[in-house]
Amino acid sequence: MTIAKALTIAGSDCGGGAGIQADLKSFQERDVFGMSVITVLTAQNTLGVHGVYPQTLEAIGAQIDAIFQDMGTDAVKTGMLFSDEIVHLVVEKLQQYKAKNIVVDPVMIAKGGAPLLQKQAMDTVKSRLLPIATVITPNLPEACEILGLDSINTLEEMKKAAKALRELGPKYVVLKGGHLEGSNEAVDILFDGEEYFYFTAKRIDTIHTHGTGCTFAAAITAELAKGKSVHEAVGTAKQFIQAAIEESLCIGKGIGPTKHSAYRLR
Ligand SMILES: Nc1ncnc2c1ncn2[C@@H]1O[C@H](COP(=O)(O)OP(=O)(O)OP(=O)(O)O)[C@@H](O)[C@H]1O
Ligand SMILES: Cc1ncc(COP(=O)(O)O)c(N)n1
Repeated sequence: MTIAKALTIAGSDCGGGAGIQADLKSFQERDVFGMSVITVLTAQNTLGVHGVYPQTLEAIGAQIDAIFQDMGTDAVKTGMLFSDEIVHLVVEKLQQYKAKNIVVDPVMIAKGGAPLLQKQAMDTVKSRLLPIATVITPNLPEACEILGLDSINTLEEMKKAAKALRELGPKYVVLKGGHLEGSNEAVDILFDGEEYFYFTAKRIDTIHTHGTGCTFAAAITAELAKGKSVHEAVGTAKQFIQAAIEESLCIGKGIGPTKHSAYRLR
């Protein structure tokens, strides 16, 4: 029996809504064998990030080696990488093992405002990580940070930003519009260097969106692992995250997680 394999290289969210935990749940939901490399442990719940504990470079490198020297993977997602040294290491290892279908979610700030990427790492993300990506999935604040923009406020500005992001080297850009204000739709734009594709869904009025970015990028990764095209993968991931947010969970006292099983159970 064979199964597609996907690897996530990201931070652990002990609260289960984002990071490694969201990724593995999403891989499982999409019938892909999930594997993980933990870069950082976070002490985190729906109220915020209470502690960040980076793993040693030795531990991170050994986890990546263990996976690539034996099992290999059909697609890989990166999430919270936190420090400059970790970004460097991950890029080197992905190049060494000629990893394919690399989905980079350039995680920078948690919903509650906690920094998940140190300022010094930003240049390395731009110059080393984005160029090796098949797909990048920034949200609007992340796109602004990468491009040095004050804000992105309209679909036209999103298109321009997607084009500028693609010039940094990734094959495909998925610019997520979850943060676009004043719209009753959540519109994500896919740019492949030639055409823009819009993935639109009704904006759901909920605060329980912890881990939406991780879940969406993990669903894209799972579909790429199964051999789907980027367009198909983004389409499925959009439906997956929409269902997960529609049935999002009021667990904890703050910003609750989404329901990863919602799409499958429909
Ligand atoms: N309220 C909402 N209703 C419907 N879709 C949403 C909503 N918020 C976000 N989305 C969708 O969820 C996906 C993730 O987008 P978002 O912009 O929230 O990512 P993010 O900010 O990176 O998430 P995270 O906060 O987990 O890092 C996108 O497809 C986006 O359009
Ligand atoms: C380990 C980890 N990775 C990513 C996120 C971003 O998710 P969110 O912005 O929804 O908190 C997070 N909070 N924690």
